[in-house]
Amino acid sequence: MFRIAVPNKGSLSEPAADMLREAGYRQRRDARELVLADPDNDVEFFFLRPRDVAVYVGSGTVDAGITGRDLLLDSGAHAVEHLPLGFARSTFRFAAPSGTVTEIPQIAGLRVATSYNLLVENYLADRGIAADRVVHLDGAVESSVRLGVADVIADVVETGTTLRAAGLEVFGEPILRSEAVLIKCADREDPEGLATLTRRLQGVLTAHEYVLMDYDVPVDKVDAAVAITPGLESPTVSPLHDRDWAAVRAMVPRKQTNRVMDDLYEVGARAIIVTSIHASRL
Ligand SMILES: Nc1ncnc2c1ncn2[C@@H]1O[C@H](COP(=O)(O)OP(=O)(O)OP(=O)(O)O)[C@@H](O)[C@H]1O
Ligand SMILES: O=P(O)(O)OC[C@H]1O[C@H](OP(=O)(O)OP(=O)(O)O)[C@H](O)[C@@H]1O
Ligand SMILES: [Mg+2]
Repeated sequence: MFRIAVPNKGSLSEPAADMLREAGYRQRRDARELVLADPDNDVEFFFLRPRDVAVYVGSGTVDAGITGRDLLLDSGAHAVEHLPLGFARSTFRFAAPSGTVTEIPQIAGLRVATSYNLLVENYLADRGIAADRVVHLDGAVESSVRLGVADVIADVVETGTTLRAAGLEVFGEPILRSEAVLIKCADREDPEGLATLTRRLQGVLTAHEYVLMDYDVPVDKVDAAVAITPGLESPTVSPLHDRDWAAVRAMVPRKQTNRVMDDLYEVGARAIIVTSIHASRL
């Protein structure tokens, strides 16, 4: 059975379970379940602490896992990113009380609090910046400056609400842009079953990212319309009963839906209909 490690709590847990469910896998009903077999798909899920997922995958005891890019890099585990999954997007950034520290080199000699020590230590070492020390905290890192254990912090920032509430301000470029990722062992041949899991997850991503667009267009305008909706490979063009018109079907990036409909209308397309994609396999 193909073994997949899934975060059991935190920001990654629910969206990961939702995505796997949408990809046709069984998911647990009770948040205390640690293991779940899905014999129909020949896979087994292990619900593990988000930080531990990369450790298990790196050791080769499970075949693949879902974790955050930041957690993967901080783990130092022998695991690599296989497929970005598009949820739990965040940046990992330095921050300090407003106006105190404004550039990354100024961290030299200061105390940095973080839950991601390895990530921060590697980043500073790569730039030859010697902090006084990197203080490890498990969470609520934003409070560390006010409470006097650090001068700056390095933490996950999404909306910036938590930072602002603590009177902190980001400085310097982001250390990392993170999102949930599917990971595998670094130096093992791809295990049997990884290709299927990957295709299924890609199918879910595609279903979210694209819509299906159908429209009718005068035959002499087909080329102009198809240039607006080139589809993934090539759009389907079918004849209509009225020989002067054709029907076109193509996949369109969801975010561009309205602009594309405007452009199509402009070249003469009519009866433009958009439908969501329930599932896909490219
Ligand atoms: N507010 C957020 N927005 C987006 N991603 C986040 C957010 N907070 C944490 N993450 C991401 O979630 C992962 C961290 O997992 P973790 O289990 O620590 O989540 P958490 O929400 O911080 O849970 P916990 O309750 O254990 O603190 C990282 O990949 C991180 O980038
Ligand atoms: O920029 P924001 O939208 O405010 O989100 C970022 C915050 O979310 C996470 O905290 P979490 O709630 O997981 O608490 P933690 O510090 O205990 O991990 C993260 O560690 C940041 O503190
Ligand atoms: Mg957290």
